Amino acid sequence: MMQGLYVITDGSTGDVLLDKVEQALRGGAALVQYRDKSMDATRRGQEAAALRDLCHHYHALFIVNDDVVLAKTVQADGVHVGRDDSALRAARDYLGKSTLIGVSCYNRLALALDAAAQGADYIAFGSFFPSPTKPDAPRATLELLQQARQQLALPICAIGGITLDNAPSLLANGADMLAVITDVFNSSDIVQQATRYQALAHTVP
Ligand SMILES: Cc1ncc(COP(=O)(O)OP(=O)(O)O)c(N)n1
Ligand SMILES: Cc1ncsc1CCOP(=O)(O)O
Ligand SMILES: [Mg+2]
Repeated sequence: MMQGLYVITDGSTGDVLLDKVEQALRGGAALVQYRDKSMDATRRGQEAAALRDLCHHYHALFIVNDDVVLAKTVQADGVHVGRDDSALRAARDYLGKSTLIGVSCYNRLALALDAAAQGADYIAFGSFFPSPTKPDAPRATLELLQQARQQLALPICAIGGITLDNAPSLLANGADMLAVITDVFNSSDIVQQATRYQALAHTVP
């Protein structure tokens, strides 16, 4: 379901990666994105297949970042693409209609309207706050989120420097999903941190 906590892997590998993700899933993460920028295709393939199985055990959606070939190979539930990745139309042609495609739209509503018209399944905006992972990301505003909510029928994902303190402002302004790396995976208790995010996401009126 495209609602609630959407964790994105933090570059951890092997058993550490799987253990961290399982903790987030035990805490109720609704979506997991495998985001690994290395060139190690063998390891990435093994990890993606293992994460897919783990997500499905916890009834969560498994999304692959950037790589449409890997997404198709491991039969991921979806792929997430940005401006440096496969274009939405090419990804749809390659993956078909049954695979979810999320599109980064940064701080640009026009990009989102175009992606929606081209058949995206969800839209992501951000960074909303300074991101430890991507400090140079363009900055999106809550006003943009409000406008997007009014003009888009698709699920909207917020990303960038999200914490438990600022997450309510995103939910109150229309975010359906909260995409988080650092504030979940750097936590000393990932299960508890994920649980807190899920509780937040299910309390906003
Ligand atoms: C849910 C979500 N939103 C945005 C991004 C960023 O995608 P992109 O701009 O392609 O940058 P990279 O993450 O690929 O470095 C994302 N991955 N997930
Ligand atoms: C991939 C990406 N795109 C915009 S911000 C971001 C990273 C989000 O990570 P964090 O939750 O650590 O700020
Ligand atoms: Mg990308």
